[in-house]
Amino acid sequence: MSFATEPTFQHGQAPKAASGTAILFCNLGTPDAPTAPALRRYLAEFLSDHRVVEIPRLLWWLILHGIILRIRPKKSAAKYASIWMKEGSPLKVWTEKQATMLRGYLAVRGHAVEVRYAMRYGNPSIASQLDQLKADGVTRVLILPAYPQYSGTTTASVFDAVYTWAAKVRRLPEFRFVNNYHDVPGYIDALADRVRAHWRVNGKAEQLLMSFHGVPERTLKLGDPYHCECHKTARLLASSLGLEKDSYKVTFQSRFGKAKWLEPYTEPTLIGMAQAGVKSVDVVCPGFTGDCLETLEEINMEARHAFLEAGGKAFNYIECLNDSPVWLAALAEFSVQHLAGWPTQAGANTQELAAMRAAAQSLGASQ
Ligand SMILES: C=CC1=C(C)c2cc3[nH]c(cc4nc(cc5[nH]c(cc1n2)c(C)c5CCC(=O)O)C(CCC(=O)O)=C4C)c(C)c3C=C
Ligand SMILES: [Fe+2]
Ligand SMILES: [Fe+2]
Repeated sequence: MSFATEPTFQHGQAPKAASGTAILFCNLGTPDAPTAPALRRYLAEFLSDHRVVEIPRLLWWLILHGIILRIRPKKSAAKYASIWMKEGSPLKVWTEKQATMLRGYLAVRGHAVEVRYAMRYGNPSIASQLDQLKADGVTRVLILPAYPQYSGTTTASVFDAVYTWAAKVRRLPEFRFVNNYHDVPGYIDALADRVRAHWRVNGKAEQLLMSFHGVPERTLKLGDPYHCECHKTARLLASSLGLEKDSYKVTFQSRFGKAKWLEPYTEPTLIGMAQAGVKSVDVVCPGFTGDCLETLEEINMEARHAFLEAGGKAFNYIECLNDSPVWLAALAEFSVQHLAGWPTQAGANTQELAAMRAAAQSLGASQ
């Protein structure tokens, strides 16, 4: 294997992040447009990942290209079209805003750290953002997945993309990787704040349902900690909200394929609750840090419809953390802990720090 000639960081040239330290905030990815061709490209990349679908390659290639990529893109495009924002896909809009706000909250704390976002599938890719950071003179990168709960299917796949990029690079930046933050107090507080804010305006429903993205059940048996981490998040959130065991439920959504996934499933649980006489439910999706197809369409449209059809009277969806100041402040605090020992000061470049502070303040960040 040979390494490409790389642009070198010239002496005397100031790196863009004055400290030379950066955070790459990595999310799953989303199609570029709510159209069948864009969905086909996105799903082909996503579903070809061995971390996501663990069945023998040749068999899966035939199923993926022979069946799934012929049917699913059109159906999924229609779903995306129903939630698309004027700025683009909600997942991308929120991820980009979170990266900008994180940079601002770090600046408010005196840390001149560049923050970029990347997508595991689609654009901007992890490789393209790492290329850009390197070209900008960054020499230390904290890889921060947008997933609070670790799963081989998501978190480890982000790390794979970093390793794949690194395998082709001669002069590597120093890397650190965040595995999870499912039980970090700031994350739990931010979730609790979201739920309480909802209760203040709308009152409290009979039940709180916490719906997490599912994964195949066999991943749990093979040692993936995702299921346990989701339950720990749920337990901590319930305790922070002062909820008794019988007033909340934990479920798993977004089943893909025919295999058994983590149970109980979200939609059948909601139907069962309505049939058992539960009239009102609050639904929160703690594993998604930003609203996306799986929350806005699958939960707030499909699951809502199923609950009301089955006899429920009030379905209240609680939005994801998105641009919650409590959340971004907590993420900044948590990131600072992971950056410990790395230079994060702008040094002589106080002008940049002042500009970052001003940007943060215009976004509503406080000291
Ligand atoms: C939050 C963590 C997520 C885990 C764990 C996860 C596992 C997982 N997902 C699929 C299949 C699909 N997921 C899709 C969308 C999607 N998934 C997550 C998050 C997790 N997935 C998010 C945030 C999104 C939304 C993306 C967006 O653009 O808004 C989709 C695509 C949509 C569709 O066509 O239905 C698929 C497919 C598997 C197989 C899996 C674990 C094995
Ligand atoms: Fe998914
Ligand atoms: Fe879905």
